[in-house]
Amino acid sequence: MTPLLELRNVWVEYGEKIVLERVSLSIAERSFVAVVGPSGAGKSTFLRLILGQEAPTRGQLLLDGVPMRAACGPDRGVVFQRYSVFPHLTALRNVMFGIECAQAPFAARLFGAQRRAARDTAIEMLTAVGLEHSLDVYPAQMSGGMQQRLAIAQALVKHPRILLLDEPFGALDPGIRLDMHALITRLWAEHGLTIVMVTHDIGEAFKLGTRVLAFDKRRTDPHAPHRFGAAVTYDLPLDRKTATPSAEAPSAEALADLLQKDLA
Ligand SMILES: Nc1ncnc2c1ncn2[C@@H]1O[C@H](COP(=O)(O)OP(=O)(O)OP(=O)(O)O)[C@@H](O)[C@H]1O
Repeated sequence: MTPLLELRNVWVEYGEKIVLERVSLSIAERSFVAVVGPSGAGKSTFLRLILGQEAPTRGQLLLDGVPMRAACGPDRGVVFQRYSVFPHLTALRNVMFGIECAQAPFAARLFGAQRRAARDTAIEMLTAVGLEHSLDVYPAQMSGGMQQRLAIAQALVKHPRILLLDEPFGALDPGIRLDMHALITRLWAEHGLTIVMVTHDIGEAFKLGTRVLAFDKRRTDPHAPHRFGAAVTYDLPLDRKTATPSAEAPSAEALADLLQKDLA
């Protein structure tokens, strides 16, 4: 079966500086890939490649087996740790704006029946993320958790196949994070999404992911720190929906411990 996304020997270089080298991997539809690694290892660069915001300097990215265009299409949505939403628009207008941009790319505004339909769809999406009582609230009046719910609604309303999450819960309190974990797991299943999520929290990676990728440098040159780029150093499939822990296979907790020690 053709993977949804494939990277073939991908490199990202800025002049002399090599950020990613020899990254080759496939991502299956409906997987939840959690990406971990030390600061500066190229995790966000990896997301930008998938988003089409950045082109590899060498190698190729394929979407459905076809070379990917270097532009973000509606098949990909993204949520960052902060500032994913427009501060001058209410929750409802934030989500409607996404629909208007998709349906009326030049005017970014719909009228009549189309506008009413967009409003209904936006309300449905805001309800799915638990913001049905905050339609007219501006982001500045919302808690961090509410803002991230809004950012997720805004990304999902365009029905992307791939949802990219860059530290989406990093700034949230632990209790709110747990709520967001439940929310994203539900939306992932209900919408048949493929998720690629960067996180600094290894526990979160193992809890949510069906696969954990660790990026790190395999080689370093103390005299030329940018000479070598990061690559995938661990690629751990975690079939958490179906796997039954066996005596031989290490548990997710044991793997997380191992990775934590290795990345520290
Ligand atoms: N436009 C650019 N020009 C030069 N270097 C860049 C550019 N963009 C990113 N980099 C470098 O690429 C490396 C990887 O950055 P990236 O943000 O992908 O890392 P990261 O793993 O996401 O880090 P963090 O965990 O701290 O967010 C860094 O050394 C960064 O300075």
